[in-house]
Amino acid sequence: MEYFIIVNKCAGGNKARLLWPKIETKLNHDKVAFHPYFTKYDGHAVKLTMQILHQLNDTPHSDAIIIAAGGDGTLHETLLGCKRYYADNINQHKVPLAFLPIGSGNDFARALKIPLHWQEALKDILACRSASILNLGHYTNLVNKTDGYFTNNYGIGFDATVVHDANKSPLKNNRYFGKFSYWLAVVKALRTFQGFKVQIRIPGSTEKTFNNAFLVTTTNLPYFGGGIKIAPDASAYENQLDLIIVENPSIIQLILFVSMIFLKRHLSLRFIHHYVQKQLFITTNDARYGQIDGEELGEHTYQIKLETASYPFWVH
Ligand SMILES: Nc1ncnc2c1ncn2[C@@H]1O[C@H](COP(=O)(O)OP(=O)(O)OP(=O)(O)O)[C@@H](O)[C@H]1O
Repeated sequence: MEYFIIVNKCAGGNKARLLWPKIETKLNHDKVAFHPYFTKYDGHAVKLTMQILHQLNDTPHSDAIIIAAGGDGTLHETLLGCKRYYADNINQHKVPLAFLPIGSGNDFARALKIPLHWQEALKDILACRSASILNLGHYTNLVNKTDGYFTNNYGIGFDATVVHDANKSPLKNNRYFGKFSYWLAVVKALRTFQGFKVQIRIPGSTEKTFNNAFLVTTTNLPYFGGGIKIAPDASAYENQLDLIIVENPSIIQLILFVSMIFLKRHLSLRFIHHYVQKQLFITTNDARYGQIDGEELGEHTYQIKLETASYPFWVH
């Protein structure tokens, strides 16, 4: 096999910068054919992936694998590069995508049972012999007609506000205190976040309105927010997406919600709504932050269509 590795050295609060030389040494030691490409800015992995796929088209390699080495954001961008390239090259063989988790949250790795230690994860990639088609999420902005994909989740509300506030924190890229920025953002959002109105439309059923939503997360995986099992039965092997809506909880309900998450019983709570669908539509009237795979989308209203998609992944 020949591995084309997209490396985000900033992932994991710059932890990846220290890990990459070890990964490179191991690959050289094992005489693995590999080509590293380093991301230089936010969004660069999309471009690098498209460049790699163009190169592979000029000189076909039937045994090529693209590895995203970083966090969920790097995987997200690498997938986007693949999807954009194949949108213009529909009939070409799709190069499978592998993930080496060296970021912070690594919800994708957790869900797919990819080891969180790089040595074990690399061993699994090198031992893998066939691709598996995984389910993904596809979103369309119905206002400006732009679209994209998510491997993990698309969240509007509380989770996205936390991502936004944590990203602004000066501690964010600190290897030791990075997690602090996240928890500080959680505390701030708990104190200040205001519920919002959301309409959900599922083909074949009547539209539902929630006047005081707190969290509206559509997920392809059980986990979000770095290991929180929000949708315990969600699976990237099933052609469906889980939508979880949490109505603005009181302090007691919040404590109940958090405790029930640990017991995996939170979906039975009265103020939590759960849908499992192939396609759904979400409209919001109030501007709120959004996040896709942990990357922030800014603060605005939403009119989106979410549906399933797929891509070959180099995983067991
Ligand atoms: N050279 C770079 N300089 C600055 N930012 C970069 C660079 N390369 C990539 N990025 C950005 O780094 C961000 C974080 O990457 P990523 O999500 O992979 O790691 P993480 O946040 O540590 O992990 P996770 O998402 O799993 O918590 C992404 O938004 C990506 O676009």
